[in-house]
Amino acid sequence: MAPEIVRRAAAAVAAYGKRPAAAVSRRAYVTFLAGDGDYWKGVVGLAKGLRKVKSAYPLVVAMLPDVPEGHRRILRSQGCLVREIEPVHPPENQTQFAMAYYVINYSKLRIWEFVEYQKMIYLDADIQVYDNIDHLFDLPGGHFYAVMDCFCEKTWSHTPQYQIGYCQQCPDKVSWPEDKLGAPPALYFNAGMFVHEPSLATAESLLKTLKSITPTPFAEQDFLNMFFKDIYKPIAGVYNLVLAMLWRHPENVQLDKVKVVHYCAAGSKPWRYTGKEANMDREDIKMLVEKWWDIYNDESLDYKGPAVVVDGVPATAGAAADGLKQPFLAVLSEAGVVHYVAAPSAA
Ligand SMILES: O=c1ccn([C@@H]2O[C@H](COP(=O)(O)OP(=O)(O)O)[C@@H](O)[C@H]2O)c(=O)[nH]1
Ligand SMILES: OC[C@H]1O[C@H](O[C@@H]2[C@@H](O)[C@H](O)[C@@H](O)[C@H](O)[C@@H]2O)[C@H](O)[C@@H](O)[C@H]1O
Ligand SMILES: [Mn+2]
Repeated sequence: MAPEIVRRAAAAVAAYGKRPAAAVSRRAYVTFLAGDGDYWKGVVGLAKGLRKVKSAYPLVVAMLPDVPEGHRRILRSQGCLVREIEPVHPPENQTQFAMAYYVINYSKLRIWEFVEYQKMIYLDADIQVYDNIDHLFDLPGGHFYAVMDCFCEKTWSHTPQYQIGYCQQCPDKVSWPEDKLGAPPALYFNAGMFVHEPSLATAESLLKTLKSITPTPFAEQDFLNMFFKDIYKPIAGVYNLVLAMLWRHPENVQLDKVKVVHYCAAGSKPWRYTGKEANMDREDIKMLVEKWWDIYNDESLDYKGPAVVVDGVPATAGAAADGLKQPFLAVLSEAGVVHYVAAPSAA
Protein backbone atom coordinates (compact mmCIF):
# COMPACT_ATOMS: atom_id res chain seq x y z
CA MET A 1 0.00 0.00 0.00
CA ALA A 2 1.24 3.53 -0.79
CA PRO A 3 2.71 5.24 2.33
CA GLU A 4 -0.05 7.90 2.33
CA ILE A 5 -2.78 5.28 2.44
CA VAL A 6 -0.91 3.41 5.16
CA ARG A 7 -0.74 6.63 7.20
CA ARG A 8 -4.44 7.25 6.66
CA ALA A 9 -5.31 3.65 7.59
CA ALA A 10 -3.17 3.85 10.74
CA ALA A 11 -4.85 7.15 11.70
CA ALA A 12 -8.30 5.62 11.08
CA VAL A 13 -7.51 2.54 13.14
CA ALA A 14 -6.12 4.68 15.97
CA ALA A 15 -9.22 6.90 15.89
CA TYR A 16 -11.46 3.81 15.82
CA GLY A 17 -9.77 2.42 18.91
CA LYS A 18 -10.69 5.57 20.83
CA ARG A 19 -14.34 5.60 19.71
CA PRO A 20 -16.81 5.48 22.64
CA ALA A 21 -18.67 2.17 22.64
CA ALA A 22 -21.89 4.10 22.05
CA ALA A 23 -20.51 5.26 18.71
CA VAL A 24 -20.84 1.69 17.48
CA SER A 25 -24.62 1.47 17.34
CA ARG A 26 -24.69 -2.33 17.58
CA ARG A 27 -28.33 -2.30 16.57
CA ALA A 28 -29.80 -4.09 13.59
CA TYR A 29 -32.99 -5.48 12.14
CA VAL A 30 -32.89 -9.22 11.62
CA THR A 31 -35.01 -11.59 9.57
CA PHE A 32 -34.91 -15.34 8.98
CA LEU A 33 -34.63 -17.17 5.66
CA ALA A 34 -34.86 -20.92 5.04
CA GLY A 35 -35.18 -23.13 1.99
CA ASP A 36 -34.93 -22.56 -1.76
CA GLY A 37 -38.49 -21.26 -2.12
CA ASP A 38 -39.62 -17.69 -2.71
CA TYR A 39 -39.35 -16.11 0.75
CA TRP A 40 -36.14 -14.40 -0.44
CA LYS A 41 -38.52 -12.01 -2.25
CA GLY A 42 -39.97 -11.10 1.13
CA VAL A 43 -36.47 -10.33 2.38
CA VAL A 44 -35.75 -8.12 -0.67
CA GLY A 45 -39.04 -6.30 -0.08
CA LEU A 46 -38.17 -5.84 3.60
CA ALA A 47 -34.66 -4.55 2.82
CA LYS A 48 -36.11 -2.01 0.37
CA GLY A 49 -38.93 -1.04 2.72
CA LEU A 50 -36.46 -0.31 5.55
CA ARG A 51 -34.46 1.81 3.07
CA LYS A 52 -37.59 3.67 2.01
CA VAL A 53 -38.36 4.66 5.63
CA LYS A 54 -34.69 5.67 6.03
CA SER A 55 -33.93 3.26 8.86
CA ALA A 56 -30.49 3.92 10.37
CA TYR A 57 -29.75 0.24 10.92
CA PRO A 58 -28.74 -2.69 8.71
CA LEU A 59 -30.81 -5.79 7.97
CA VAL A 60 -29.16 -9.04 9.02
CA VAL A 61 -30.51 -12.22 7.43
CA ALA A 62 -30.20 -15.32 9.64
CA MET A 63 -29.98 -17.94 6.93
CA LEU A 64 -30.20 -21.73 7.00
CA PRO A 65 -27.60 -23.61 4.92
CA ASP A 66 -30.26 -24.68 2.41
CA VAL A 67 -30.65 -21.18 0.94
CA PRO A 68 -29.13 -21.26 -2.58
CA GLU A 69 -26.12 -19.08 -3.44
CA GLY A 70 -28.15 -17.23 -6.07
CA HIS A 71 -30.63 -16.06 -3.43
CA ARG A 72 -27.76 -15.09 -1.09
CA ARG A 73 -26.15 -13.05 -3.86
CA ILE A 74 -29.36 -11.15 -4.52
CA LEU A 75 -29.76 -10.38 -0.80
CA ARG A 76 -26.14 -9.20 -0.49
CA SER A 77 -26.64 -7.01 -3.57
CA GLN A 78 -29.56 -5.44 -1.69
CA GLY A 79 -27.26 -4.56 1.22
CA CYS A 80 -28.34 -7.40 3.52
CA LEU A 81 -25.80 -8.78 6.00
CA VAL A 82 -26.04 -12.52 5.39
CA ARG A 83 -25.33 -14.66 8.45
CA GLU A 84 -25.56 -18.44 8.08
CA ILE A 85 -26.96 -20.27 11.12
CA GLU A 86 -27.10 -23.86 12.26
CA PRO A 87 -30.66 -25.28 12.12
CA VAL A 88 -32.48 -25.80 15.44
CA HIS A 89 -34.63 -28.92 15.51
CA PRO A 90 -37.34 -29.39 18.15
CA PRO A 91 -37.41 -32.61 20.16
CA GLU A 92 -38.71 -35.54 18.09
CA ASN A 93 -42.47 -35.47 18.38
CA GLN A 94 -45.47 -36.35 16.33
CA THR A 95 -46.96 -32.89 17.03
CA GLN A 96 -49.19 -31.55 14.32
CA PHE A 97 -47.82 -28.06 13.66
CA ALA A 98 -50.44 -25.53 12.57
CA MET A 99 -48.40 -25.40 9.35
CA ALA A 100 -46.08 -28.35 8.61
CA TYR A 101 -43.24 -26.01 7.66
CA TYR A 102 -43.31 -24.37 11.10
CA VAL A 103 -40.83 -27.03 12.18
CA ILE A 104 -38.05 -24.96 10.57
CA ASN A 105 -39.09 -21.85 12.48
CA TYR A 106 -37.34 -23.01 15.66
CA SER A 107 -34.13 -22.00 13.89
CA LYS A 108 -35.18 -18.37 14.49
CA LEU A 109 -33.87 -18.95 18.04
CA ARG A 110 -30.29 -18.62 16.72
CA ILE A 111 -30.67 -14.85 16.56
CA TRP A 112 -30.02 -14.67 20.30
CA GLU A 113 -26.45 -15.71 19.42
CA PHE A 114 -25.90 -12.50 17.40
CA VAL A 115 -24.16 -10.88 20.34
CA GLU A 116 -22.27 -8.43 18.14
CA TYR A 117 -25.56 -6.54 18.40
CA GLN A 118 -26.79 -5.11 21.67
CA LYS A 119 -30.42 -4.88 20.50
CA MET A 120 -32.23 -6.27 17.47
CA ILE A 121 -35.69 -6.03 15.98
CA TYR A 122 -36.76 -9.33 14.45
CA LEU A 123 -39.09 -9.17 11.44
CA ASP A 124 -40.50 -12.14 9.53
CA ALA A 125 -39.73 -12.10 5.80
CA ASP A 126 -43.48 -11.71 5.14
CA ILE A 127 -43.49 -8.36 6.93
CA GLN A 128 -43.20 -4.89 5.43
CA VAL A 129 -42.27 -1.69 7.32
CA TYR A 130 -44.16 1.36 6.00
CA ASP A 131 -43.10 3.90 8.65
CA ASN A 132 -39.77 4.30 10.43
CA ILE A 133 -39.76 2.27 13.65
CA ASP A 134 -36.13 2.86 14.68
CA HIS A 135 -37.41 4.45 17.91
CA LEU A 136 -38.29 0.96 19.17
CA PHE A 137 -34.56 0.38 19.69
CA ASP A 138 -34.75 3.00 22.48
CA LEU A 139 -37.32 1.04 24.50
CA PRO A 140 -36.01 0.25 28.01
CA GLY A 141 -33.95 -2.98 28.17
CA GLY A 142 -34.87 -6.10 30.10
CA HIS A 143 -38.22 -6.71 28.40
CA PHE A 144 -39.47 -8.67 25.38
CA TYR A 145 -41.57 -6.35 23.22
CA ALA A 146 -44.05 -7.71 20.65
CA VAL A 147 -47.62 -7.21 19.46
CA MET A 148 -50.50 -9.33 20.80
CA ASP A 149 -51.80 -11.97 18.43
CA CYS A 150 -55.41 -12.90 17.64
CA PHE A 151 -56.96 -16.31 18.39
CA CYS A 152 -59.89 -16.13 15.96
CA GLU A 153 -58.44 -17.73 12.84
CA LYS A 154 -59.05 -21.43 12.12
CA THR A 155 -55.34 -21.99 12.74
CA TRP A 156 -56.29 -21.66 16.44
CA SER A 157 -59.09 -24.26 16.32
CA HIS A 158 -57.03 -26.59 18.56
CA THR A 159 -57.27 -24.16 21.50
CA PRO A 160 -59.94 -23.59 24.19
CA GLN A 161 -59.85 -19.86 23.38
CA TYR A 162 -61.02 -20.53 19.82
CA GLN A 163 -63.57 -23.12 20.94
CA ILE A 164 -65.32 -20.69 23.32
CA GLY A 165 -64.78 -17.65 21.04
CA TYR A 166 -62.45 -15.87 23.49
CA CYS A 167 -59.80 -13.53 22.12
CA GLN A 168 -57.34 -11.28 24.00
CA GLN A 169 -58.08 -8.62 21.37
CA CYS A 170 -61.60 -8.26 22.82
CA PRO A 171 -61.52 -9.88 26.30
CA ASP A 172 -64.93 -8.45 27.24
CA LYS A 173 -66.81 -9.83 24.23
CA VAL A 174 -66.69 -13.45 25.49
CA SER A 175 -65.30 -13.46 29.02
CA TRP A 176 -63.00 -16.26 30.08
CA PRO A 177 -64.90 -18.82 32.24
CA GLU A 178 -62.43 -18.96 35.15
CA ASP A 179 -64.69 -21.30 37.11
CA LYS A 180 -64.52 -23.92 34.33
CA LEU A 181 -61.14 -23.23 32.69
CA GLY A 182 -59.11 -21.62 35.47
CA ALA A 183 -57.00 -18.50 34.88
CA PRO A 184 -57.25 -16.89 31.42
CA PRO A 185 -54.29 -17.49 29.07
CA ALA A 186 -51.32 -15.15 29.60
CA LEU A 187 -51.04 -12.34 27.04
CA TYR A 188 -49.75 -14.02 23.85
CA PHE A 189 -47.66 -12.31 21.17
CA ASN A 190 -47.26 -12.87 17.46
CA ALA A 191 -43.63 -13.91 16.87
CA GLY A 192 -43.42 -12.33 13.44
CA MET A 193 -42.00 -9.13 14.97
CA PHE A 194 -40.26 -8.53 18.31
CA VAL A 195 -37.58 -6.42 19.98
CA HIS A 196 -34.92 -8.49 21.72
CA GLU A 197 -31.44 -8.33 23.26
CA PRO A 198 -29.04 -11.00 21.96
CA SER A 199 -27.17 -12.82 24.72
CA LEU A 200 -25.26 -16.10 24.71
CA ALA A 201 -26.70 -16.94 28.13
CA THR A 202 -30.24 -16.47 26.81
CA ALA A 203 -29.42 -18.42 23.64
CA GLU A 204 -28.05 -21.29 25.72
CA SER A 205 -31.07 -21.27 28.02
CA LEU A 206 -33.49 -21.18 25.06
CA LEU A 207 -31.88 -24.21 23.42
CA LYS A 208 -31.57 -26.10 26.71
CA THR A 209 -35.23 -25.43 27.57
CA LEU A 210 -36.32 -26.39 24.06
CA LYS A 211 -34.92 -29.87 24.61
CA SER A 212 -37.26 -30.38 27.55
CA ILE A 213 -40.54 -29.20 26.01
CA THR A 214 -43.09 -30.89 23.76
CA PRO A 215 -43.45 -29.04 20.45
CA THR A 216 -46.83 -27.36 20.01
CA PRO A 217 -48.86 -26.22 16.96
CA PHE A 218 -47.33 -22.72 16.75
CA ALA A 219 -43.85 -24.09 17.16
CA GLU A 220 -41.29 -21.39 18.15
CA GLN A 221 -44.03 -18.80 18.62
CA ASP A 222 -45.59 -20.88 21.41
CA PHE A 223 -42.15 -21.60 22.81
CA LEU A 224 -41.08 -17.93 22.84
CA ASN A 225 -44.35 -16.96 24.55
CA MET A 226 -43.71 -19.53 27.27
CA PHE A 227 -40.04 -18.59 27.65
CA PHE A 228 -40.50 -14.79 27.83
CA LYS A 229 -43.86 -14.82 29.63
CA ASP A 230 -42.55 -12.92 32.67
CA ILE A 231 -40.86 -10.11 30.75
CA TYR A 232 -43.24 -9.82 27.77
CA LYS A 233 -44.51 -6.26 27.25
CA PRO A 234 -47.19 -5.76 24.59
CA ILE A 235 -46.58 -2.91 22.13
CA ALA A 236 -49.21 -1.21 19.96
CA GLY A 237 -50.78 -3.17 17.14
CA VAL A 238 -49.45 -0.63 14.61
CA TYR A 239 -46.06 -2.36 14.92
CA ASN A 240 -47.29 -5.70 13.58
CA LEU A 241 -50.68 -5.75 11.88
CA VAL A 242 -51.58 -9.45 11.79
CA LEU A 243 -53.85 -9.24 8.72
CA ALA A 244 -56.66 -11.29 10.27
CA MET A 245 -57.24 -8.30 12.58
CA LEU A 246 -58.87 -6.53 9.60
CA TRP A 247 -61.82 -8.90 9.58
CA ARG A 248 -61.66 -10.27 13.12
CA HIS A 249 -61.19 -7.00 15.08
CA PRO A 250 -61.64 -4.05 12.68
CA GLU A 251 -62.50 -1.90 15.71
CA ASN A 252 -58.89 -2.35 16.87
CA VAL A 253 -57.34 -1.27 13.55
CA GLN A 254 -56.76 2.23 12.12
CA LEU A 255 -55.12 1.27 8.82
CA ASP A 256 -53.71 4.76 8.14
CA LYS A 257 -51.82 4.57 11.45
CA VAL A 258 -50.33 1.10 10.83
CA LYS A 259 -46.51 1.13 10.57
CA VAL A 260 -45.79 -2.57 10.03
CA VAL A 261 -47.91 -5.07 8.08
CA HIS A 262 -47.53 -8.80 8.58
CA TYR A 263 -48.73 -10.73 5.53
CA CYS A 264 -49.41 -13.89 7.58
CA ALA A 265 -53.01 -14.65 6.67
CA ALA A 266 -53.44 -17.64 4.35
CA GLY A 267 -53.02 -16.45 0.75
CA SER A 268 -51.66 -13.02 1.66
CA LYS A 269 -47.95 -13.47 0.86
CA PRO A 270 -47.65 -10.70 -1.77
CA TRP A 271 -45.13 -12.54 -3.93
CA ARG A 272 -47.57 -15.43 -4.43
CA TYR A 273 -50.90 -13.58 -4.05
CA THR A 274 -53.77 -14.85 -6.20
CA GLY A 275 -56.70 -13.27 -4.38
CA LYS A 276 -58.51 -16.60 -4.27
CA GLU A 277 -58.30 -17.54 -0.58
CA ALA A 278 -60.83 -16.41 2.05
CA ASN A 279 -60.74 -12.62 2.67
CA MET A 280 -58.10 -12.12 -0.01
CA ASP A 281 -60.56 -10.29 -2.28
CA ARG A 282 -61.01 -7.51 0.28
CA GLU A 283 -60.16 -4.00 -0.96
CA ASP A 284 -57.82 -3.36 2.00
CA ILE A 285 -55.93 -6.60 1.32
CA LYS A 286 -55.59 -5.74 -2.39
CA MET A 287 -54.31 -2.26 -1.43
CA LEU A 288 -51.74 -3.71 1.03
CA VAL A 289 -50.51 -6.27 -1.49
CA GLU A 290 -50.15 -3.54 -4.13
CA LYS A 291 -48.29 -1.37 -1.60
CA TRP A 292 -45.84 -4.22 -1.02
CA TRP A 293 -45.25 -4.66 -4.78
CA ASP A 294 -44.74 -0.91 -5.27
CA ILE A 295 -41.75 -1.09 -2.92
CA TYR A 296 -40.45 -4.41 -4.27
CA ASN A 297 -40.49 -3.07 -7.84
CA ASP A 298 -39.12 0.39 -7.00
CA GLU A 299 -35.60 0.39 -8.46
CA SER A 300 -34.83 3.70 -6.75
CA LEU A 301 -34.87 1.68 -3.51
CA ASP A 302 -32.27 -0.82 -4.71
CA TYR A 303 -29.12 -0.86 -2.63
CA LYS A 304 -26.70 1.71 -4.05
CA GLY A 305 -23.93 1.21 -1.56
CA PRO A 306 -20.84 -0.80 -2.47
CA ALA A 307 -20.53 -4.50 -1.83
CA VAL A 308 -17.75 -4.48 0.71
CA VAL A 309 -15.05 -6.81 -0.45
CA VAL A 310 -12.09 -7.37 1.87
CA ASP A 311 -9.19 -9.31 0.34
CA GLY A 312 -11.47 -10.51 -2.41
CA VAL A 313 -14.07 -11.98 -0.06
CA PRO A 314 -17.49 -10.27 0.22
CA ALA A 315 -17.82 -9.17 3.83
CA THR A 316 -21.00 -10.53 5.35
CA ALA A 317 -22.46 -10.39 8.83
CA GLY A 318 -20.19 -13.34 9.51
CA ALA A 319 -17.30 -10.98 8.95
CA ALA A 320 -18.93 -8.72 11.53
CA ALA A 321 -19.26 -11.70 13.83
CA ASP A 322 -17.25 -9.96 16.52
CA GLY A 323 -19.52 -6.98 16.12
CA LEU A 324 -16.84 -4.43 15.42
CA LYS A 325 -15.57 -5.33 11.96
CA GLN A 326 -18.57 -3.97 10.09
CA PRO A 327 -18.13 -0.43 11.51
CA PHE A 328 -14.41 -1.05 11.37
CA LEU A 329 -14.73 -1.74 7.66
CA ALA A 330 -16.61 1.53 7.37
CA VAL A 331 -13.74 3.28 9.13
CA LEU A 332 -11.19 1.66 6.86
CA SER A 333 -13.32 2.70 3.92
CA GLU A 334 -12.97 6.31 5.02
CA ALA A 335 -9.29 5.75 4.79
CA GLY A 336 -9.84 4.37 1.31
CA VAL A 337 -8.24 1.12 2.35
CA VAL A 338 -11.18 -1.20 1.75
CA HIS A 339 -11.72 -2.01 -1.93
CA TYR A 340 -15.29 -1.42 -2.96
CA VAL A 341 -16.96 -3.16 -5.83
CA ALA A 342 -20.18 -1.44 -6.89
CA ALA A 343 -22.92 -3.99 -6.27
CA PRO A 344 -25.12 -4.74 -9.26
CA SER A 345 -28.65 -3.68 -8.38
CA ALA A 346 -30.78 -6.79 -8.41
CA ALA A 347 -34.06 -8.30 -7.19
O1 LIG B 1 -40.18 -21.60 3.44
C1 LIG B 1 -40.03 -20.77 4.34
C2 LIG B 1 -40.99 -20.55 5.37
C3 LIG B 1 -40.76 -19.60 6.35
N1 LIG B 1 -39.60 -18.87 6.30
C4 LIG B 1 -39.31 -17.86 7.33
O2 LIG B 1 -40.06 -18.15 8.51
C5 LIG B 1 -40.91 -17.04 8.80
C6 LIG B 1 -42.19 -17.55 9.45
O3 LIG B 1 -42.99 -18.22 8.49
P1 LIG B 1 -44.35 -17.50 7.98
O4 LIG B 1 -44.12 -16.00 7.96
O5 LIG B 1 -44.76 -18.13 6.70
O6 LIG B 1 -45.37 -17.84 9.13
P2 LIG B 1 -46.69 -17.00 9.38
O7 LIG B 1 -46.26 -15.68 9.95
O8 LIG B 1 -47.36 -16.83 8.05
O9 LIG B 1 -47.41 -17.89 10.30
C7 LIG B 1 -41.12 -16.40 7.42
O10 LIG B 1 -41.59 -15.10 7.52
C8 LIG B 1 -39.70 -16.46 6.86
O11 LIG B 1 -38.90 -15.49 7.49
C9 LIG B 1 -38.66 -19.06 5.29
O12 LIG B 1 -37.64 -18.37 5.24
N2 LIG B 1 -38.88 -20.02 4.34
O1 LIG C 1 -44.13 -20.74 13.62
C1 LIG C 1 -45.36 -20.26 14.06
C2 LIG C 1 -45.73 -18.97 13.32
O2 LIG C 1 -46.75 -18.38 14.07
C3 LIG C 1 -47.18 -17.07 13.71
O3 LIG C 1 -48.08 -17.08 12.63
C4 LIG C 1 -49.42 -17.46 12.83
C5 LIG C 1 -50.03 -16.78 14.01
O4 LIG C 1 -49.79 -15.40 13.89
C6 LIG C 1 -51.53 -17.01 14.06
O5 LIG C 1 -52.07 -16.21 15.08
C7 LIG C 1 -52.23 -16.62 12.80
O6 LIG C 1 -53.59 -16.98 12.89
C8 LIG C 1 -51.62 -17.34 11.66
O7 LIG C 1 -52.25 -16.88 10.47
C9 LIG C 1 -50.15 -17.04 11.57
O8 LIG C 1 -49.66 -17.80 10.49
C10 LIG C 1 -46.04 -16.12 13.36
O9 LIG C 1 -46.54 -15.06 12.54
C11 LIG C 1 -44.94 -16.77 12.57
O10 LIG C 1 -43.80 -15.88 12.55
C12 LIG C 1 -44.51 -18.07 13.22
O11 LIG C 1 -43.99 -17.76 14.49
MN1 LIG D 1 -44.94 -14.36 9.04
